[in-house]
Amino acid sequence: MEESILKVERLSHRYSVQWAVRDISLEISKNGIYGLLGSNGAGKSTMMNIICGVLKQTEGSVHIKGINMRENPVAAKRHIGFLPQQPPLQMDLTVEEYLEYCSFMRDVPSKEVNKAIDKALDRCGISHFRKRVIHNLSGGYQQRVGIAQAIIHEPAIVVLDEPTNGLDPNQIVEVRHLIKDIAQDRTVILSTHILPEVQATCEYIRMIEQGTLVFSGSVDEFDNYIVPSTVEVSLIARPPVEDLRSGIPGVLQVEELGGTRYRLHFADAQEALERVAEVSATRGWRLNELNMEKSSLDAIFAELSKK
Ligand SMILES: Nc1ncnc2c1ncn2[C@@H]1O[C@H](COP(=O)(O)OP(=O)(O)OP(=O)(O)O)[C@@H](O)[C@H]1O
Repeated sequence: MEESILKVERLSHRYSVQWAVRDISLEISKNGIYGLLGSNGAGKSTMMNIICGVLKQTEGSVHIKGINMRENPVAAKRHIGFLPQQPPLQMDLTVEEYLEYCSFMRDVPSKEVNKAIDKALDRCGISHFRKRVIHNLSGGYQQRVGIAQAIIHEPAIVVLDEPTNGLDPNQIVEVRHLIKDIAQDRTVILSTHILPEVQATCEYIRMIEQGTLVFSGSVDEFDNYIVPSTVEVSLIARPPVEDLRSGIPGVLQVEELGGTRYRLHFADAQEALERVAEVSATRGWRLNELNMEKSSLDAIFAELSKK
């Protein structure tokens, strides 16, 4: 039987009167990148803080490699690295000084500190910046330092809260590469409210909304829920709405969006773009613009709630 890396049982958390997390159970027993997906306020940070032992839950339990986080936090935390939403960087230290401090905080044996720092710097591609004061690094490199501190003690699990937040597109791509690299020999849990972030980086998804777990499965399984079902089209010729509904195979409903723009609802949007383009051409509707609309997290949540 595979050893459980993370086991969360019946976890609930309440801030004064409001429940932020309600009765969540989940288990991870295979390495990989797990996306914790949910809208703003869904309860992701609360979950991550509890898993990392930064916040004490109201009810339920968290086990890291079989160790109860509440009963034995020091031992459990040896197996976990955490990069919170606000990276805990000491801006006036050099990268090396900061990682030395983190090694101390993480109980890395003193004779292994230099090796641990070299390894984390190398892994995160920042060896050449070891003498640089953190304040003088770009956002993307500061995030790399944040990831280096999360892996300095070689934990089995690394938890990253919104790791690409505030980075420019190039930095986002680089940080995603780095996350995939560090996940080769450990479990990474990454929280985000951005669906494409999960699709680009993760293999598995756990989705929470309003404090409860609404989906648990692979990214491929999740994609079955987000097959887009609407197409936005702009036609120069202004055909009657009824012609759009009856003329294009599979259209259930047509919404008029103003001017010559329409939203077409399909039961199954597979090949919808091709169908709209083909019919527009044969009927002389003069296609101006055509877009497949992606489901929002809210729409996916509504869909999942029906299951
Ligand atoms: N310290 C706190 N005191 C009171 N309520 C809080 C506190 N922290 C979070 N909450 C509330 O708990 C709920 C869950 O918040 P949480 O930060 O865990 O969500 P999230 O999914 O991480 O959202 P975001 O993506 O915006 O960070 C929200 O309604 C939030 O307002």
